[in-house]
Amino acid sequence: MSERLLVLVRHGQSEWNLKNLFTGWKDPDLTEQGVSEAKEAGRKLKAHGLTFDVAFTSELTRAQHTLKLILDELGQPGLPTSRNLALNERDYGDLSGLNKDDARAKWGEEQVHVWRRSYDVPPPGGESLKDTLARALPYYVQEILPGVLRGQRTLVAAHGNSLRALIMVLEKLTPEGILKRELATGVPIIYRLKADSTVESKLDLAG
Ligand SMILES: O=C(O)[C@@H](CO)OP(=O)(O)O
Repeated sequence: MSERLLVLVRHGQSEWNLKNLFTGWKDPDLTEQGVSEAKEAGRKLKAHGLTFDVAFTSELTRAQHTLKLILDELGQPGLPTSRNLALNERDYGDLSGLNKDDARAKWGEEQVHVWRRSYDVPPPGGESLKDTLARALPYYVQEILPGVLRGQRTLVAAHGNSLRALIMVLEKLTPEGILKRELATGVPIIYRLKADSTVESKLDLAG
């Protein structure tokens, strides 16, 4: 029986994560720490005996770089990989490039938290998590999931909010449930799915 393996990993720390800037569709690369986190993610996957048949990532450098470093650690540098903007970070609109603390000072802690973590409140000119889900989910259902269900061991390297959108579906979280869900940089989450595409088991490789 095939194992229906799906691993999700948020990219390692980016230059703009370090500077505390809203990033969205802007395209900074990883910091040195981010490079280390990505390599460590690869080592952890290797230590769990995992290799992959296929990988997916976004159109953004930080996710692609993370994937490359993981695949190098796994000894799978040539793995077939699809890149698609459906997996890009949520578009932060007018907040992109702003400092998160400056934004809190200007609009208040609560409003900024709502923009960052709520399900359906978009930041000015940007995408809500619901909007992000509306483009990430069809891609997952049409391009990623069928392979997983056929037994293709699948690695997805993407972003905090595009992955939160997929996790909301996988883990059947409510809009209240997703509000509290944070994703650490460079920490793989290993899902094994049932034949009906629901989650059989989940293992978070934190620590
Ligand atoms: O700035 C961003 O694009 C994201 C991820 O780094 O930030 P947040 O955690 O605030 O959604």
